[in-house]
Amino acid sequence: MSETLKMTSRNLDFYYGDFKALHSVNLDFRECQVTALIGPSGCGKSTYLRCLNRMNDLIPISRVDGEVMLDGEDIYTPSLDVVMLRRRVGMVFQKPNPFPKSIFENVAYGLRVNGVRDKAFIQNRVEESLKNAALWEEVRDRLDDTALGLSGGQQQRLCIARALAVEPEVLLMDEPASALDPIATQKIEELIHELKKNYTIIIVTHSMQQAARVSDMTAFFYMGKLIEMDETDAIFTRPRLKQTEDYITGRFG
Ligand SMILES: Nc1ncnc2c1ncn2[C@@H]1O[C@H](COP(=O)(O)OP(=O)(O)OP(=O)(O)O)[C@@H](O)[C@H]1O
Repeated sequence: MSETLKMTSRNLDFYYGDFKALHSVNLDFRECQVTALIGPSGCGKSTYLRCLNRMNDLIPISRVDGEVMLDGEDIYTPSLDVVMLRRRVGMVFQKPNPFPKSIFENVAYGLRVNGVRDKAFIQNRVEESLKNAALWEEVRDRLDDTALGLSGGQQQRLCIARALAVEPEVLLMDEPASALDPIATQKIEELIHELKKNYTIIIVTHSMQQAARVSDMTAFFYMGKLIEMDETDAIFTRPRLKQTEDYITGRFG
């Protein structure tokens, strides 16, 4: 297992106007590991995740303090190219959100936005991304059909393929299976298992079973604070803190 730190946050505070949603969060994410962020609703998991590729920049009243490092470089440095950052740190959302375009164009989208024109290159990358997202066999004969005709689970794998097409290094997933049935959920979980060979994955999940199944490390958040982070097995079998134990045993949240 890699020991290289891919991302870290140091003393990360986050505010929505006067409301402090994150309190001095320190976390390390190792390369090619899956880290699950768990905790009760409203504890700041999604806010934290969105700090990792500056998605919160889009919220006008928000403010961030502290550092987030990607390969040792602070992503909040004013001179940083945010488009490039989001290429390196891709994101998959809770609800599948394909564009009203063909399956092919959905996956090709990021390449086109990034100015790629070479047709053969785009063709290859689309195929490869769909294969990596375990969707190729299901769609290879209908790449020109609208993506909106796919099932929810297929749409989510398409969104993963779309994220993979620009070759990110880190993949942020915000409850990627919460809108899916158990079979589609299982496919996404198997996919995460495959993807971690090449990507650093950080996933927000409400399902503790899911966290236990897919992640190497688990971070427990409560009221905007990181309470405990450890190997997933340790968090679920011998948490150090009572708050963590109470949450994972269903006593609150
Ligand atoms: N755009 C926003 N403007 C103001 N407050 C917000 C905004 N988004 C989130 N919050 C607040 O920040 C806190 C953390 O929310 P966040 O969505 O990060 O929590 P979460 O743990 O991901 O919750 P859930 O599991 O329900 O998605 C909550 O109190 C929430 O109400």
